[in-house]
Amino acid sequence: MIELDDVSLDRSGRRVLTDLTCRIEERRVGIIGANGSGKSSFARLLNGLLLPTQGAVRVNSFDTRQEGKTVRRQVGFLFQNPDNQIVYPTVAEDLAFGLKNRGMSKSECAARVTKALAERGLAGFEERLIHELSGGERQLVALAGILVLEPALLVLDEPTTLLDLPNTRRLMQALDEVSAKVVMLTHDLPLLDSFDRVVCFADGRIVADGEPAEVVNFYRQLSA
Ligand SMILES: Nc1ncnc2c1ncn2[C@@H]1O[C@H](COP(=O)(O)OP(=O)(O)OP(=O)(O)O)[C@@H](O)[C@H]1O
Repeated sequence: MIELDDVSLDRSGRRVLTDLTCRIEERRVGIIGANGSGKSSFARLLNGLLLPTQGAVRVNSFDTRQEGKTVRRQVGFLFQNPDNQIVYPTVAEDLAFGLKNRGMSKSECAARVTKALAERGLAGFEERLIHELSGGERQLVALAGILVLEPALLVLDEPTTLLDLPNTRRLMQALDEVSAKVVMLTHDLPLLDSFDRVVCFADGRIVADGEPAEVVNFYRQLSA
């Protein structure tokens, strides 16, 4: 469960989020809003990448300010640009990195990596060089690298921007299958049709929150 209590956030001295109070318990939650409305800032509060200027953010009861390390282990964060999170030259090395950090044996790491890649339609990609992959393939590798760590919460910042239609479908199917709760930021509104809840931001505030169809409709009117 995600809890925000009276949260405001300043970045470089500018208020970018104002008085956010909400509880999120649903399995699949979409975050929408115009450019600059505060979606990414909100997402970065959820894994402690940004800390609130005022108020508190808790994930599964862990305060991001007091227990940042625990929160980061629970929250997998997929950036819009996979190059922001891929560190190692080969796919297998990159996926194994987080597992090794958790003290897993070499053979178990290898087995988990192979399984995680196969689940994302990337079977046989282990020894591929990341810089030689397409943007969409890199995005799927980045997603596999997060899911292999089995996070309780998955936060995705516009994850489909680099993906073609089949890979977008694959990603959405993955979100359906994973046990992690999902918070996804997107401008691709139809992707949220089957979500449980959608939250709309405008000027750093939550301006609509509820059923996807209603909130998307509200946002379309707001942007008309
Ligand atoms: N490091 C920063 N310093 C100052 N202002 C920032 C910083 N990062 C973001 N902002 C501002 O905060 C506001 C919210 O930005 P944010 O990236 O959260 O919006 P967004 O809804 O994710 O936008 P987009 O849809 O374009 O990705 C914007 O006005 C932006 O210019």
